Amino acid sequence: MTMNHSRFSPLIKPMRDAFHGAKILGISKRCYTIAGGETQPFSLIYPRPIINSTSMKKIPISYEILGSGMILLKRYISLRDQVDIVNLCQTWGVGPGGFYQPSHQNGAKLRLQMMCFGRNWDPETKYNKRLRSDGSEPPPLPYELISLAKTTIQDAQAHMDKLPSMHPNICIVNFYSPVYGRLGLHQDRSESSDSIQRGLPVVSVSIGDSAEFLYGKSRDQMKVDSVLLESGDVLIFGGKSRLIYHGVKQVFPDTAPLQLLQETMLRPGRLNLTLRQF
Ligand SMILES: O=C(O)CCC(=O)C(=O)O
Ligand SMILES: [Fe+2]
Repeated sequence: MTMNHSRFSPLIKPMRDAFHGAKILGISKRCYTIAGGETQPFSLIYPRPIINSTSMKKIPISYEILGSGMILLKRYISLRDQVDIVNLCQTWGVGPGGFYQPSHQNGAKLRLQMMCFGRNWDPETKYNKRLRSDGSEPPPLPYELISLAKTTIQDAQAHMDKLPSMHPNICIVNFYSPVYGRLGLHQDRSESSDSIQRGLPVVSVSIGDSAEFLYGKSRDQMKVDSVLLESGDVLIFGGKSRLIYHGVKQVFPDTAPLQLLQETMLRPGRLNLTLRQF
């Protein structure tokens, strides 16, 4: 198999590239890059950070507490920020270290496309291999996403106790096609034992088509709860819920906001980013 076969075709339809001069010149990646921390590279223009405009305007956040340390912030990410996040993932996702379809240890393919920021994770080697099997390295975690996760946690902490703060340094990005895409029940437990023991939250951002998300204290399908995750929603699970079993049962076609599709040319499906502290 050549590398082209395993490469994810762009999230955004190719004709959009005609309008992305910076990307074609190969400079847009440098504008987004942060080297291992929070120092930004020199830029002639001020980068517009991804910050949640809802919280800036102090419009009350609509939220649902799903358990101890588990909260769903509804429609939290503005459409403009959703567009920026899609473009960010598109920029990095089509290059080396970008989207691919990983396999389980038994060879079965996961029903999603994945890429990682900050540190490589795959179902076989977890976080243990610096390079992917195709030799690529994960791109650095963009500072816009670090800042987004931190602001989100602060907003969530205003509504619930027992949610620790965290400094994200890794992110797994999944893309699910409608109908076919799914993710079986699992725990996110490959991060460092320190991160897990302290219950440092996972911040999960959903963009595009809506999904039925399952969560529960055991892997038993009969005992899990279900919640709808829509475009712009942020789900946080930390504290006592850090090791909750969770998965994506189904992605509903044609449920993404029309304006998001018009502004990004996002292909049908659902983009999910889970920010974590290793
Ligand atoms: O897509 C989602 O909502 C969940 C993703 C997830 O659980 C993971 O990447 O570990
Ligand atoms: Fe997960």
